[in-house]
Amino acid sequence: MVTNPLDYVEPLGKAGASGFTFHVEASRENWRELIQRIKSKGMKPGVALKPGTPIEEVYPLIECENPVEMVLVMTVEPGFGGQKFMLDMMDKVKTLRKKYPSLDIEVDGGLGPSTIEMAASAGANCIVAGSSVFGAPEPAHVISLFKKSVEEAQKNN
Ligand SMILES: O=C(CO)[C@@H](O)[C@H](O)COP(=O)(O)O
Repeated sequence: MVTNPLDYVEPLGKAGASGFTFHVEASRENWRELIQRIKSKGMKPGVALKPGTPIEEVYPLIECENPVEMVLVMTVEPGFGGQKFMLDMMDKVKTLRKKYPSLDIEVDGGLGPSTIEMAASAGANCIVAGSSVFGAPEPAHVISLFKKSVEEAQKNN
């Protein structure tokens, strides 16, 4: 998380990033400008929210004329890897999936073989994972499991 995301749009665009996700907590005053700038640099805009931030805060960014294309529900406090998955964040994911059936919904923090089903069945379709992949004897196996869980959950919804 950065406190001044606008400062990073230009350099990340130049570096070739395909997406740019900013925290709603850091952009309450300027999210419209941020989305517009991110898109103007050819990147996909996303908004992230911390565990303590109510989901309603991101609705205006999804329902405006020039909306974000992805919402990242943090399932740990931002800061570092290896934290415990916060199951109670799945209510946010379920609420978003019900309200926006085709929205990309990402989860980040504590995702691994023992938590992926909970996230996928709640409606998450983009998975960020650190320790469970990089600490696995076969990282590709864990990534395949994530993909399979998301695909299965999508079939059942
Ligand atoms: O950057 C963050 C948290 O700030 C996350 O991306 C975590 O780093 C994910 O790591 P794991 O929980 O998967 O280890």
